[in-house]
Amino acid sequence: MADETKPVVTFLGPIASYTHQACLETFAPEIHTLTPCITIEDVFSSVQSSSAFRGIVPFENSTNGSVVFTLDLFADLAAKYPDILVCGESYIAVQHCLLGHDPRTFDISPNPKLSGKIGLASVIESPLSSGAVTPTTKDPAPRKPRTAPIADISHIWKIYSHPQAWGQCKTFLDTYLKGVERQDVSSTSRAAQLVAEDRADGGRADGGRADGGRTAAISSLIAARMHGLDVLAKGIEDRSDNTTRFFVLRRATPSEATSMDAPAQQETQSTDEDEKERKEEFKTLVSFTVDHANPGALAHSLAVFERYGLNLTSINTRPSGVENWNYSFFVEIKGRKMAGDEDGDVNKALQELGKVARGYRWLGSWENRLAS
Ligand SMILES: O=C(O)C(=O)C[C@]1(C(=O)O)C=C[C@@H](O)C=C1
Repeated sequence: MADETKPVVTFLGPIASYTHQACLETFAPEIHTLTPCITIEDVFSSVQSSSAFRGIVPFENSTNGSVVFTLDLFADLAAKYPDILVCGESYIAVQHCLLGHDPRTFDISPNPKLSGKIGLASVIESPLSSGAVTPTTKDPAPRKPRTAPIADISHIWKIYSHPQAWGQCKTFLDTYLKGVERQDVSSTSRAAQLVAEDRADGGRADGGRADGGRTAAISSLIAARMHGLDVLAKGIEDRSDNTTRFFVLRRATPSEATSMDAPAQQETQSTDEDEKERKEEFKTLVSFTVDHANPGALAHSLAVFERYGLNLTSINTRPSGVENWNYSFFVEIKGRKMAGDEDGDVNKALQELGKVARGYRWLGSWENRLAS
């Protein structure tokens, strides 16, 4: 039973997802009720409805870029999440594994697409000697995977994972599992859960069903332990520094919801020196749209941030949803929005942005976890 006295924090689950790890890094489980959600949208919805005090969602990965589902929820075309603000961030080093059933433990027949090409003997060899990364005219300098499978994977017919993971493990997948069907699921831990349900022995005492045990998941080591899965390969991401950034969401206070100029955190008047320091220590997310018929509209909007010495740390675009080939822009800057209409460079820049952009929305200010 959940302890109703503890604030609820929702995250993209099921448990053992990377988002769960980010949640544990940020919120002590002793004093919070950590609640898994099935989708990123469920996390937004729980914070918007105040059924959760905070929510955690993935925002971007260092190898594969933005999590478009999250950006689209911030773009909020259906006006379902008008009060969602970012109030924190968390960085998690992501080491992906290929999880499944080791065919030595169950007798699983090979996938004809893979068998003969990469049975146990050859997978443990260098991919160079197996011909998997042989240069061709089309690809004269193919990338080598950072790791090789540690078990036979030739019985795999289908791989489950979150769409973000495919792009993070491209070289391994292209080398060892080319042509194997991939199925997107809501998170990496959901992928592990599905593979755990696909028992090679089908749960039967007589040896099981013919097609069981042929699926695999790209997921974490923690998920392997939780679901009793075999680790068929470890560290399959393309880059050793693979990192995902997560956002902590909160609901705007009533005054913030009615006024674009309300504070992210209470602040008093400050000196120029204080302001500079805050710029390094905080970040702010803003979305805006521009008049696409107006040449230089985007340049004019971005120039506002330059005028106030606000360094851009990321920029993203998504379709505006209003008209084809029109975009919403998401800009992250160093600095924070402060109390009062006039106070601080972020406030001033936002007021000017309001004059040059077609529309804008402040999406929160939070502590920069990369500040030294
Ligand atoms: O949290 C998880 O396990 C997820 O599946 C989400 C997610 C993401 O969307 O970026 C999180 C971390 C990894 O980058 C891959 C997937």
